[in-house]
Amino acid sequence: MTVLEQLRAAMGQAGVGALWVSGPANVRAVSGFTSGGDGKVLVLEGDAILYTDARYTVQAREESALTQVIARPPETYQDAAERVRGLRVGFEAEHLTVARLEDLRAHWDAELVPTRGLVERVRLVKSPGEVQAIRGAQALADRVFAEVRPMIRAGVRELDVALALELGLRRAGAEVGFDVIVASGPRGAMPHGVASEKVIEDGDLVTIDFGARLRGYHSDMTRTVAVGTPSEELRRVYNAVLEAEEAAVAAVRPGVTGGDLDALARGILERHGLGEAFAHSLGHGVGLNIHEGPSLRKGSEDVLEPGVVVTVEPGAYLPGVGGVRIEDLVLVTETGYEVLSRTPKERL
Ligand SMILES: CSCC[C@H](N)C(=O)N1CCC[C@H]1C(=O)N[C@@H](C)C(=O)O
Repeated sequence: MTVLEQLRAAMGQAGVGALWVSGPANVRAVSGFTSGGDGKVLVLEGDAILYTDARYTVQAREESALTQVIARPPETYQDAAERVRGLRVGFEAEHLTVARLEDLRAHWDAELVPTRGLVERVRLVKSPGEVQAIRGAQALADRVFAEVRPMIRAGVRELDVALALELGLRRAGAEVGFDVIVASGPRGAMPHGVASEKVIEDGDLVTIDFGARLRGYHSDMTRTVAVGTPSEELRRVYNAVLEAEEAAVAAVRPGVTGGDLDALARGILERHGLGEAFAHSLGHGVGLNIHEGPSLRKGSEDVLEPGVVVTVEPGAYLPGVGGVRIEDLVLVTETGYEVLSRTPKERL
């Protein structure tokens, strides 16, 4: 089934005859139009209309096969008003501001119904082309990491490591997927410790979490590397996180839930006395957004299916001491899993 066919089935289940799609990644998934600048899609039973403004006329024509209306609000809403009169129209509660909802209410003689995750659910399972894009983004990131790895040593600023990674990604034709995390020594206790002016020191563990965006699709990988000889305590933490990560990756297969995988990794860290130190979820889906479904968090009932791409990224964070995170990007296959991130992990 095409994305639109799947979406119309979901709309039927949600009891709406039309859907106003406003989340940029969802607009792209439904229409093919890649600009996050100005794009909305009105999905109806027999048609789907892409609305954008005149800055994007040529781009929209090149990228999207949908019916196109070039307009800016309020003309956009006036055009759509004719099409939605008397219908129950879903809007994306997670992607529409209150102000824009008021605009729709002011222009439309229709019942507006909040929906959640309709397009996101269609996006969970990646097509072969999407998997190819994610695979390509990760392969490129692996190559860039190999180039930059030798400069991760004492005396170098975190910022310079991040800059080298960003430059490598850009030179290779990708975009930087998200702010590069380089967290060394005690800064490693910050799961989202974006690179700072701190100079890497002998004995530091350095957590590097970065990703490429290629043709709109993301990669995501974390490695923690040792500079010099880290303390006995840090090596113990590293090996515990590695054990949890490898066990969780090995358990990936169709039918398992995100909650099962989180519990497996968390249980191992708890046995090492690091349950409290694991301050976030085990992982998340990756695609047009860096964070998307399914969720690999405590209690998640999201079921993994072939074609889903997820991260597995347990961590342990000890304030004042440091931290460790190890993350792989994993494709769920018919029989189990394939690890897309190929950068070797340190053995400490
Ligand atoms: C700002 S993008 C960060 C990418 C990174 N690989 C990542 O997803 N991280 C880093 C540590 C935790 C994890 C995260 O942000 N997880 C989210 C989904 C959570 O709420 O746990």
